[in-house]
Amino acid sequence: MEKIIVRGGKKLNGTVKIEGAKNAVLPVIAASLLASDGKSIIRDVPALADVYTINEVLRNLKADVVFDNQTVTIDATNGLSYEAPFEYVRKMRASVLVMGSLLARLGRARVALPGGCAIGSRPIDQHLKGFEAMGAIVKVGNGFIDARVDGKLKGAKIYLDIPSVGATENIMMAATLAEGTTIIENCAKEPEIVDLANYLTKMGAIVKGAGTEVIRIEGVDRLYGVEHTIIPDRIEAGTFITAAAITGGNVYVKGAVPEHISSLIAKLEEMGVTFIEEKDGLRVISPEKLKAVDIKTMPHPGFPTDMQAQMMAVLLRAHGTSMITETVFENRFMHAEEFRRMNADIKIEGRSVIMNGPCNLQGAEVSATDLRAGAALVIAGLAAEGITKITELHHIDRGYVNFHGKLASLGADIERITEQEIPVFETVTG
Ligand SMILES: CC(=O)N[C@H]1[C@@H](OP(=O)(O)OP(=O)(O)OC[C@H]2O[C@@H](n3ccc(=O)[nH]c3=O)[C@H](O)[C@@H]2O)O[C@H](CO)[C@@H](O)[C@@H]1O
Ligand SMILES: C=C(OP(=O)(O)O)C(=O)O
Repeated sequence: MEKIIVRGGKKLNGTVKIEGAKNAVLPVIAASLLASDGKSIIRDVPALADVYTINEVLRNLKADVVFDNQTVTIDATNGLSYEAPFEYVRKMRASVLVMGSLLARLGRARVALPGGCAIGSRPIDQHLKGFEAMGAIVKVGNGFIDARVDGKLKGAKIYLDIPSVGATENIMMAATLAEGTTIIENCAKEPEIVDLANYLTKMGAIVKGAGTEVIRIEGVDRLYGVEHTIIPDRIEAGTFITAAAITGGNVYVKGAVPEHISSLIAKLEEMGVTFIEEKDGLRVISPEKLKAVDIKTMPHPGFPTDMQAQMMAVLLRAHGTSMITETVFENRFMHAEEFRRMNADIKIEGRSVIMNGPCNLQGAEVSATDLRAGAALVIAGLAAEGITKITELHHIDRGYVNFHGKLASLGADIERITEQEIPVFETVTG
């Protein structure tokens, strides 16, 4: 079994370079299915498990996909098929993002129904509501969502009940080739939405308002393959910022875009961390003593849920009582139980977690329950006494390239090993 082994107590120092954003590249690759003319060339693509999965989804749909040297080249001009099977959707929920493009391009999409996951039930009703408003007939059965439209999708006015990132992206993609105008109200405003809009615009789409609460899309007849460079990963940047903060370190996070992480910067400044904007990134200088703060996760520009677990690790070391309230996902506190195994004074009350710090974190064997939980346990390990062993690394590999290696280059005492599993025998008595 693979494990990350951390020996806590080292201050991080040096420079870390941020990769292209996982949550931007997945919809951009899905949007490449819209190009009926020419190749799409996507640069600064991180070598993540999720990227390999979405590439496999596209290959399964009969697109030609080459991933080499941080560049994905896609030719989706001919012979596309419309079905994404369960084996991909099970590995990665974001596979449902191919639905909008397939519906717009082929008039049909059949995608396995994603199940729940460790952080919540994560329905996709808002995606489907959008497709239906645009004239698609959507049927759910036998574990699949089957959406069809006779002729072209029609532009519509769609109000999202929740500013869902995935629904906004899926509807944006569907609307690019629809007849007429689509208006998405109460849409998501994340930087990844803006990156997708920029990509679609380069492809020939007419998209206005990305980054605000209302996006307006005028349908066009066809879209073209273009070149695009993915924005830096604000969650990877935030993760290294929290790693620097918990160790009292001084780290230059190359590629961090301060406007993409302003809520995180604001909360860490309240805790006593100093930030200096430099040429291509952000320097983080952490004090010896951190102050407790309260945090509530919200859709962008609020505090990102994808940074909640990592911030929880840091708050365990802050002086005083802190509270984190999770409003985006209903069940994203699995890491809290693992932190308890590391001697954290932590209490879960409904959608909030209360921590009394500073906790004397102790190394323990813990398990990554989801992607950010895994990163947070590694971060807690950096500040714990003794050895922390983290298992279930496939979660971490979904979203971080060489996580342990980058931390080691900053001075952390960390390695990734394959440990022989000790067989457990049943004791036969009587
Ligand atoms: C690949 C990707 O970009 N993933 C990100 C994306 O996920 P994802 O796009 O899945 O997240 P959403 O913004 O859609 O989900 C936000 C909330 O809305 C709910 N919901 C969503 C859609 C829907 O049709 N009905 C519904 O009820 C979800 O269950 C969740 O409680 O945004 C999340 C919220 O910032 C991030 O944590 C994920 O890292
Ligand atoms: C929850 C996340 O991703 P996904 O939506 O792909 O599960 C994440 O990136 O933290």
